[in-house]
Amino acid sequence: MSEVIIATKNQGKAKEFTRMFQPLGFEVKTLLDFPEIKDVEETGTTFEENAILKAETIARLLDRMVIADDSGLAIDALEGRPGIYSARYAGEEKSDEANMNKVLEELTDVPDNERKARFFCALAVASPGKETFIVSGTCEGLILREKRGSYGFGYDPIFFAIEKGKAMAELTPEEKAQISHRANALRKLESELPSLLAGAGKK
Ligand SMILES: O=P(O)(O)OP(=O)(O)OP(=O)(O)OC[C@H]1O[C@@H](n2cnc3c(O)ncnc32)[C@H](O)[C@@H]1O
Ligand SMILES: [Mg+2]
Repeated sequence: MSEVIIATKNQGKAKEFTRMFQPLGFEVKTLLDFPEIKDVEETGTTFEENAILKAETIARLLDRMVIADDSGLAIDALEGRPGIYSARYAGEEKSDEANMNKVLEELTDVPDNERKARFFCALAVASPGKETFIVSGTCEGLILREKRGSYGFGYDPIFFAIEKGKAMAELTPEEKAQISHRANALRKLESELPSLLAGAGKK
């Protein structure tokens, strides 16, 4: 089976990519398999810039094709926050619980019809000596008033996925993969994968 490297240290993303790439015939490795590699500093001002930064840095380091995901939650009533700061919204320790609590608190007085939000995912594919390829996907929702469900990761328990009529964390991995920002981005990449992967294997 061909191997694809995803430049992430996020366990939740790693699991989703593993499931999504399996049917395409790829085995996924992530930076969790390379503990010696340090976090890439996310200094970009957009999801796309940060995805490119992560993919290109790790592709150069490993000298092979790498895919990176930069993603997050944009809430209308908070003018798009937490946005690119989603992972660290409540502090550097990157706590999902603390991040969700901060959002719920900030939205306490926001009425039901003003709680629109969307997940965004930028995927960058970088290979040494080749032009980086970038796609993105979104998923529309509403911010709930309390946490629901136990699947997924990050903000999933407070995100009501409109397409499914359930909290994202109430969806099984298969159901989330039908509608998520990450799956929507990956679908745009699928047709390009064979050519991007040509000659991208381990040297
Ligand atoms: O940079 P890497 O190593 O990939 O891991 P990270 O967790 O720091 O990843 P990001 O910088 O892309 O930040 C993404 C954050 O956005 C949130 N997020 C992204 N996708 C999500 C999803 O599918 N469900 C819930 N929350 C999500 C969650 O808080 C993530 O930590
Ligand atoms: Mg990050």
